[in-house]
Amino acid sequence: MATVIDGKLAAEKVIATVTQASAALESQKGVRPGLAVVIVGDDAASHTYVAAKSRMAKQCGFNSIQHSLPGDTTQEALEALVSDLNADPAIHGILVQLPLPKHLDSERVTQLVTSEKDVDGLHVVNAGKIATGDFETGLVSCTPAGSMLLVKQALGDDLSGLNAVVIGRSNLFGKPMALLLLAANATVTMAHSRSKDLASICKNADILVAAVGRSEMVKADWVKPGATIIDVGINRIPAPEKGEGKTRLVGDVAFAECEKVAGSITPVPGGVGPMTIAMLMANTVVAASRALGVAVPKF
Ligand SMILES: NC(=O)C1=CN([C@@H]2O[C@H](COP(=O)(O)OP(=O)(O)OC[C@H]3O[C@@H](n4cnc5c(N)ncnc54)[C@H](OP(=O)(O)O)[C@@H]3O)[C@@H](O)[C@H]2O)C=CC1
Ligand SMILES: Nc1nc(=O)c2c([nH]1)NC[C@@H]1CN(c3ccc(C(=O)N[C@@H](CCC(=O)O)C(=O)O)cc3)C=[N+]21
Repeated sequence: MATVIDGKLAAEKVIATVTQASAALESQKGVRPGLAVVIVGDDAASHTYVAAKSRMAKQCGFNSIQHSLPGDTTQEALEALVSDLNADPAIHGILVQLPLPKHLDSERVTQLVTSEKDVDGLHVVNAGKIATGDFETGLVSCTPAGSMLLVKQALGDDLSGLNAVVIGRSNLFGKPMALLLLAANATVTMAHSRSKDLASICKNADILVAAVGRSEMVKADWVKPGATIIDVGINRIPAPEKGEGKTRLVGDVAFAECEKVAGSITPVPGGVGPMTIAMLMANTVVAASRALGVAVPKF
């Protein structure tokens, strides 16, 4: 039976460091880290995540500001808000919740966020820094950064000799995750919707990371015995057993069967999700520390 990796506990440790660093900033500089979260439209799941982020930011002692814009917001209005936040010295981190409504150009908005405040790590400058091996001066996308902490907790800092497979190649997760694994000396394969025979690609993985968005796609017979599995997927599916119209969260990995084969595995919920929020706080306190010229905490 696999060890279940406790993402909530790992996230609490990150949050403890963030809270300390935030308090130190306030006592040394009289400034609280400022995080602005922008959400457009009324997608229920997005509002749940954003509320959780704002709650955690307050718990860390941040100045937490949420901008909720209506679903028919124009590109110009959204860009004007981001430009204001870029220029606001009280704001150290800006996150524009994705996906945006279809009529908006999310790439333009993402690239408008100044790279120093890009706590999502999506600006080309930050994406380029991790691609070229600079892990010191930029900001790393929260979910890969958090997933990497969980991998290192299970396997140590050096992944030499280990095969890693990442399913999914998004800019938000798959690509940066593959680069972080590569930097830790793993031999990395990136799989995606055009990959052939995913099962046999995965069977070779000492570290298997799934970020697809398909409920319980990874089956036990895809898993190498003893592998470390990181399940990034967040899928809400009907749960009639909980009552009419109820839902539950599942990952991209069939947990119950894979748990019997893997060496360690993250659950959903309680795995990568809490780490994402914790690393958003970490990135914000890092950005604030840089902006104010104080020592930057390590995570
Ligand atoms: N826990 C957390 O904190 C977070 C969770 N997530 C979750 O992770 C999942 C992925 O998110 P994200 O990366 O943003 O999603 P995207 O939709 O941007 O990317 C999905 C990736 O999966 C690939 N894919 C789709 N279908 C298949 C298939 N049948 N076989 C193999 N690969 C496939 C796609 O391939 P192709 O490129 O060829 O289309 C694509 O690269 C979602 O469930 C999301 O909710 C995301 C961010 C944070
Ligand atoms: N610009 C941007 N950055 C993101 O990082 C981003 C985004 N947009 N859009 C959506 C995805 C998804 N995401 C999650 C964050 C936390 C949980 C999380 O805390 N999950 C809990 C459960 C939450 C619940 O019960 O619904 C858990 O897994 O334990 C999940 C998913 C961030 N994303």
